[in-house]
Amino acid sequence: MSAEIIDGKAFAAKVRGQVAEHVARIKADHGITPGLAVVLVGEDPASQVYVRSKGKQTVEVGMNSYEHKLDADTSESDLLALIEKLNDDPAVHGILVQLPLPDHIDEDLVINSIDPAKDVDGFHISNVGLLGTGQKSMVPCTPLGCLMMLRDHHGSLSGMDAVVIGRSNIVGKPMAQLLLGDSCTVTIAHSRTKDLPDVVRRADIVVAAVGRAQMVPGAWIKPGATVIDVGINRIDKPEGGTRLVGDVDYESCAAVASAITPVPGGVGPMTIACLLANTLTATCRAHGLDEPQGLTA
Ligand SMILES: NC(=O)C1=CN([C@@H]2O[C@H](COP(=O)(O)OP(=O)(O)OC[C@H]3O[C@@H](n4cnc5c(N)ncnc54)[C@H](OP(=O)(O)O)[C@@H]3O)[C@@H](O)[C@H]2O)C=CC1
Ligand SMILES: Nc1nc(=O)c2c([nH]1)NC[C@@H]1CN(c3ccc(C(=O)N[C@@H](CCC(=O)O)C(=O)O)cc3)C=[N+]21
Repeated sequence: MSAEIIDGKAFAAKVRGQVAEHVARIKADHGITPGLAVVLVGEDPASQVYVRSKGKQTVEVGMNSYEHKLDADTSESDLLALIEKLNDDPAVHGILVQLPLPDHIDEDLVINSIDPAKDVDGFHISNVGLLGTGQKSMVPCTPLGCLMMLRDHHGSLSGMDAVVIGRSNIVGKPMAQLLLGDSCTVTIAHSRTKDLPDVVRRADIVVAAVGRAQMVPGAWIKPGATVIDVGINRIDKPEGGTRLVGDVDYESCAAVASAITPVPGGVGPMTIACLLANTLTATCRAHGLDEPQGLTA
């Protein structure tokens, strides 16, 4: 079998089109322009690329983008003061603080200082709690993008066996919550999991969010399963230079899976599209307007 490739790049373009349409409508009808503030502390090159591409796409869908670049040695209190200012700014509907933060800054403290209504990453404890109890919340962008692709591919996910590899607060845990919400039987695997190959082999849906290049071989995949590869890993090419690969070994997994997301061009573009969708959702909620359909969990 050769797997169908789930085209995250094309799917993301479609989502951005829907967002742009809705943004144009609320601008015309209500004179409201959604605004997204992105805060970057330090000069990590990968983060800079990512923040730049978010800013560009934000403007392309008709929203205002506010970028705040702070020095790596910015104090925690200065960062908290900026967030307070953004919380109070009515032109800002979404706030994203790029992670990871430098070691001298308490990440939890910073995330939990964001107004939960503007927390478009869905990382604030109150959004985490709302998601965990099945209430309306802001849903983390990467897991939301994965869920959209899975729903689009399968229709209903009810009763399917899903394995999420990785238990981070930003990907693994919220991904598991969303799959549970769609009535999958969910297993969360991590670095202490006994016999990972055996656990993965039971899954109809495998979501790999580990951060280890090409860790999951096709031999672990149940024939016909759907593989969602969240990993973004840069590896050296034999001929020199580098390339991006995921957490699964694409060639061997694609040979046994029925569907698979590529890296690049899979989960990554969907993450940014969902960030824009969340910013639109936050704007609509802030102004009591109808929320976009199909762009939330
Ligand atoms: N495409 C996108 O939009 C995004 C991609 N990413 C990418 O996704 C990947 C994961 O990110 P993130 O969740 O932040 O990473 P973290 O490092 O926070 O978490 C990694 C998880 O993988 C688990 N793990 C590590 N080694 C193994 C192993 N050998 N077997 C099983 N589980 C293991 C860890 O287990 P334990 O808890 O026991 O340590 C941990 O739970 C990275 O490649 C990252 O770049 C992240 C965010 C967005
Ligand atoms: N507060 C916060 N929220 C995040 O959502 C967040 C974060 N911090 N820190 C870093 C991770 C990582 N992340 C990615 C998003 C898109 C791509 C993406 O679009 N990737 C392209 C390739 C890009 C390239 O070529 O480098 C692709 O997969 O096709 C990658 C990685 C979001 N993260």
